[in-house]
Amino acid sequence: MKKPNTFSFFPAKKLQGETEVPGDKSISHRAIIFGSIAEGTTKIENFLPGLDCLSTIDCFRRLGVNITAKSNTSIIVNGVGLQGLNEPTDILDVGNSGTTIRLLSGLLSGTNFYSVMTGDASIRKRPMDRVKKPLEQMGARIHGRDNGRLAPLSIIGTKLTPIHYQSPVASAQIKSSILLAGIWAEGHIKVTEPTKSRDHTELMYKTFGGDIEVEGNTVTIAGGSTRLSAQEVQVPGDISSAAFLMVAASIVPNSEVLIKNVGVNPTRSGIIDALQAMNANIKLTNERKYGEEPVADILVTSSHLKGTIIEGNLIPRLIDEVPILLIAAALAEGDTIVKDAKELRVKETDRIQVMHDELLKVGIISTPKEDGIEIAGNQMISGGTIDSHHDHRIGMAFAVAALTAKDKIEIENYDAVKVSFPNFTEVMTALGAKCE
Ligand SMILES: O=C(O)C1=C[C@@H](OP(=O)(O)O)[C@@H](O)[C@H](O)C1
Ligand SMILES: C=C(OP(=O)(O)O)C(=O)O
Repeated sequence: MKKPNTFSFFPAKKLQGETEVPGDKSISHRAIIFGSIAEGTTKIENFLPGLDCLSTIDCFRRLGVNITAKSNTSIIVNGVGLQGLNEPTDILDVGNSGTTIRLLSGLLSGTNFYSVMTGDASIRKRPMDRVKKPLEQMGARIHGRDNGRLAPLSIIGTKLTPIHYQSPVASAQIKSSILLAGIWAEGHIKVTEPTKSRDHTELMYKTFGGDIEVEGNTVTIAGGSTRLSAQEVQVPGDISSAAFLMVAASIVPNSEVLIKNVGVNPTRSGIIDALQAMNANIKLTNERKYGEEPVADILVTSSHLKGTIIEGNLIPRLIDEVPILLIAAALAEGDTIVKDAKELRVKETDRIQVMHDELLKVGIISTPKEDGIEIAGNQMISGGTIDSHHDHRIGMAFAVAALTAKDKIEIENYDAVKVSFPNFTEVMTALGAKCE
């Protein structure tokens, strides 16, 4: 009998066809946030109906914003303006979404009301001091468990002052949290990062009429009297979701897959660079822009992959794609080394340890390091049973691994895929994958 919330993927002969992936998760969150604090009616098309983005919608509804859905991907946000947010009558539940809790921490710090945020078991283990610390330098009043390090977080809104924050990590969540707090503060707010993280907040702030300057790794906004105006946002396909299909089409022989309308913002497209360095056949066509965001169609055909080193500035450009890259690496010729990626330890799971443990269950040997992982190539993936540990990217990585395995791979806690790629099963099946 099939165990509940368990799903199996089988070895595949080829993957073929044209497909699309759901809207970008980072951009969908930001469209709800900026739509809510702008004045007027924002229309969002190709919104990601993943659980994380639905949590962001739920939080803003509780803050008094009227958000309606024409369909699950077409959303109308009736913006209330920055001053129009209301004190929520209950706790805001961010579910599994680190982006929601960290970005909202910044925004809620500058209000004139009290709010409390919490989330699932994974969220309540992830570090929140990385945003609490800079926000407190701006005057924010934030409390949480373990001396403020862990959610639930309670925030007493207050008047904020500008800072120039030198972030110790390249994190778009830290940067965006400070910038969203900065909108309230009178003066210039600056964030400098060691290397540039994804810049969707900066691009969307500009689109909504915000005053922003970017010079190298430093972003400056002028806060205080900012008024943002409603926009029509077309969300590009999520490159982090497309990554599973890119690796799948690369490793399954005789495959040819065209993924249409994918966001290829250079701060996110490290997966393409890494796979190309591994000898993948990837071509970008039909390059254009949705607003400020670059978009392209991505054609992937099977190839003989080789190992590579993934490090330095490349890491923030593909941080969420490391689990799926490890599947490609296990099958490639030669060793692959991932380093400078300590951030992987504080995602939905410790993605270094969990990948190491789960890879072993399907016969793949890897060596976890404090800041990365090493994996020898030319390994055979056996069948087996793995646990996603409720981490969407782990679950999908092993679904792709099964396509070239000796036998089926059973994935426990498969439901996690709904966090970022709710129709993953349907998209894979349409390309020729078999699952049950
Ligand atoms: O800002 C965002 O939308 C995100 C930033 C990244 O996290 P960090 O800021 O913690 O690197 C990424 O891992 C996450 O999936 C989404
Ligand atoms: C790390 C992720 O998201 P978040 O931090 O928003 O939970 C992710 O989607 O891989």
